[in-house]
Amino acid sequence: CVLEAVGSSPVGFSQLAMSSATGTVTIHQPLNYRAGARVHPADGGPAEEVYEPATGRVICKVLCSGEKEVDLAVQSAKVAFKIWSQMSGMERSRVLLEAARIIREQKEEIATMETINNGKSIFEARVDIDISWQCLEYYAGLAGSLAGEHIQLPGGSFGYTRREPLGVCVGIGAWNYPFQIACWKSAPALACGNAMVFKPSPFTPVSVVKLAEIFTEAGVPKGLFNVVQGGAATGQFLCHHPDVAKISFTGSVPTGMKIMEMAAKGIKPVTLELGGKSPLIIFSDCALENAVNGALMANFLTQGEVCCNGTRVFVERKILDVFTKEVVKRTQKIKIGDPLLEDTRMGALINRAHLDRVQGFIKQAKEQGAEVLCGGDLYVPDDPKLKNGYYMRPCVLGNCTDDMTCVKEEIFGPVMSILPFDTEEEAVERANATKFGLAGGVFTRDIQKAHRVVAALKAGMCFINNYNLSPVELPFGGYKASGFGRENGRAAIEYYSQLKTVCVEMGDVESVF
Ligand SMILES: NC(=O)C1=CN([C@@H]2O[C@H](COP(=O)(O)OP(=O)(O)OC[C@H]3O[C@@H](n4cnc5c(N)ncnc54)[C@H](O)[C@@H]3O)[C@@H](O)[C@H]2O)C=CC1
Ligand SMILES: C[N+](C)(C)CCCC(=O)O
Repeated sequence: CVLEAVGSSPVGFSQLAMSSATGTVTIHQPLNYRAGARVHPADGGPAEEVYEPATGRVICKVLCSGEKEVDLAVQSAKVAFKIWSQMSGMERSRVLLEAARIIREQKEEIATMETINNGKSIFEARVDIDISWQCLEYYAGLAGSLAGEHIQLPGGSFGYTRREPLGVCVGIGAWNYPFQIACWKSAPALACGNAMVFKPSPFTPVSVVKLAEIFTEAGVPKGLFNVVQGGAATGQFLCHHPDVAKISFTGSVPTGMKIMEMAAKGIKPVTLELGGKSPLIIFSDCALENAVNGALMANFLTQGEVCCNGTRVFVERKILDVFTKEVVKRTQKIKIGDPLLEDTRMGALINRAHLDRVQGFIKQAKEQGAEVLCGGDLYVPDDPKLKNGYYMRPCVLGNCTDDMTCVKEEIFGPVMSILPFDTEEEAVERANATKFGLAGGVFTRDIQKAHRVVAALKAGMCFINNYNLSPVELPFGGYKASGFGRENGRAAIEYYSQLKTVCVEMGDVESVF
């Protein structure tokens, strides 16, 4: 059995949604996945405890993969790559569509597992799983039409280009969207004909193994998608492996730098999806209710643990008071608590250390002169089983200035900073005064101003009159220290394939010698 509900009879993954409640699930099956099966790693370091953020309980121990297990996973991917890369795009498309169908069918179980391991509300986890199968569907649709060009040359000669896969790609993920990140990387990779070895964050090792099982069930060759578990050491073995052709990374800026250094040694292409401190600019001519909703969407999804969050909310001074009052009122109404309950909208942060870190930012903000307009304190639910969970009340900070740490650094928690501005020019300049460049947003009814402002924002993902939507058809990725390369949309194909040019002579060779 995959999972065992403590105190009742063992249940399989597919029964999870029906039988599980917060505080009941323990996982016993191996979490490494190689050559089409769950395996215990061939070698490895110590077992790491994995928590349920809602309760602080240990749900399982994950065995970290060592160098040997990483190598076995890469070798297994190489074998599968030989088969998969020879299949036509349409054949690959059918398998990916089947995987998307299975995810849709098992949505409730996967979302439940994601909630238990990550702490986000079940309401949001369901949306994540929807975006995940949509991503597979989207790239299944593209797989059949991946093609090169035919170019005429003098004398009937010609050239053509072939879009070829790279080989074994590595995906390394963060803990905030475990299943979705794995889909955003594997869907374009597999559509292009690559194989993948994926390493999730050691905090959220569980759901991605389910994705591996689904790919196998859908009919990918055994070994096409493997999972290795562990932290930095396992990640390094992957990045240094000579048979790895590409690394796609989602995580923090400091780790992103290390990934790039390691990739440089092997001349491996990288995609880096890193952190952010994105601006959201609210003009006085906006539709106020939409702007308030947008600011909440920009800050409080997944307990604020979202890389593209618009955490610097610039508000035109004329509407500062009315906007702030409304945002605070709405923030105070957010239902915090057991993430598996239907009406919960904010669950628990990922772990104790991260909760402490977010609390530290709020303390420092107060010391630097910011005013806590609401929240920011720990939240202790009434339900006794949740007492050791990692909850806090979402926080709105007023009286902020651009030089404060809470305005400059990525907090990765439910903390919104409100900053007044007077002119468009000033707002754009201050919005861009950051090392990051992942996302940005603007709320206004003036369409020329909206397009002018987003054109001036130095950020890869911009929103007009909404925030934090993620249609898989749209490319996503950063400028500046937020990384490079793109996930989603047609653009991602560029990052998982390479172009071969073939020059064909139809006449005789005229030698110059
Ligand atoms: N731009 C984006 O799409 C996203 C960015 N992030 C960023 O990620 C951060 C939070 O995620 P964390 O998991 O704490 O980031 P992290 O950088 O600590 O870890 C990310 C992943 O890298 C692995 N890793 C750590 N050190 C490594 C090394 N030396 N070599 C290879 N792999 C290594 C980790 O085990 C994990 O799987 C935030 O800063 C956030 O902004 C998070 C989600 C999305
Ligand atoms: C899904 N969305 C847009 C809320 C966040 C995606 C980026 C991330 O992984 O943090």
